[in-house]
Amino acid sequence: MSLLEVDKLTKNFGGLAAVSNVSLELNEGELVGLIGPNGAGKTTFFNLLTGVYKPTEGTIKLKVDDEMKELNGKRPDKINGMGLARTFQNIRLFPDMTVLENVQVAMHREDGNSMFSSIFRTSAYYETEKNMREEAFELLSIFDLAKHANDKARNLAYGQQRRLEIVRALATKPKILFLDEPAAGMNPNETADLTSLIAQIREQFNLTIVLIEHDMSLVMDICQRIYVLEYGRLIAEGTPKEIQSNEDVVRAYLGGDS
Ligand SMILES: Nc1ncnc2c1ncn2[C@@H]1O[C@H](COP(=O)(O)OP(=O)(O)OP(=O)(O)O)[C@@H](O)[C@H]1O
Repeated sequence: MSLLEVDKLTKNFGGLAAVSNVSLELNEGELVGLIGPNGAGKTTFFNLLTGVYKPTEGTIKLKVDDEMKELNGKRPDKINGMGLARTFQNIRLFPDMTVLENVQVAMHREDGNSMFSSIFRTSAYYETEKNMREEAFELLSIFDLAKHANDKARNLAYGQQRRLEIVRALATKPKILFLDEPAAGMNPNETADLTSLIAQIREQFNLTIVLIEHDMSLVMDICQRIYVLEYGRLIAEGTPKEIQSNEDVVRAYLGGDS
């Protein structure tokens, strides 16, 4: 049984089919690349999976307790609670909160405390708060951000802000992490560091990761499988080696504007 099954997914914006009849599967623990020229439908595909957009047609199913549950029509926060987390192409942090607070806000979505224990600050409340703080620091350390825990997010360097976005997504304890161009705007050193971090967190947290990325060396280096979109359609699927020599993919890239 796959972890996620997408069947004939379509999203139309007026007359434009941004995603058209796309079917694919994700298996547990995989690191999968999603590539394609500008405007191919990659971000729209992420938006469909994470509940930002409702599909025009098709189904999305996630394995929950050995059953495939449909995600269509569920709200983004519900989908997040079921185990799908994402980052965005444009950084979306709370700039005036500290780095630690940014992570804690993401965790609070699922802290499990009742309203009673939150209002009356019971010992259970303090225990949960303490555990969350420790977990937040653990995650920040992995991404070399613990020393900035009390800095305002807006004062972090660009590459650090991008890493903090990934920490925030991880703080929701996902099964599947969708990363939308995590290396965009990074220099080659930052990109290389990020590449090894992505591979590391996949192993450490037993995650399935889907990566949209224009940096081909990053995608080819770490992805086990790659899906290729062009004009909303899936035109190829395979290992990095297969994709590099796929005629349709070469044509899409040479003929496209990417
Ligand atoms: N909300 C929207 N309303 C109308 N059209 C949209 C909307 N979102 C995306 N599109 C269109 O859908 C198509 C796919 O866009 P999308 O952003 O998903 O592509 P992409 O592959 O992520 O591109 P890029 O690599 O440039 O980020 C584009 O033609 C885009 O203009």
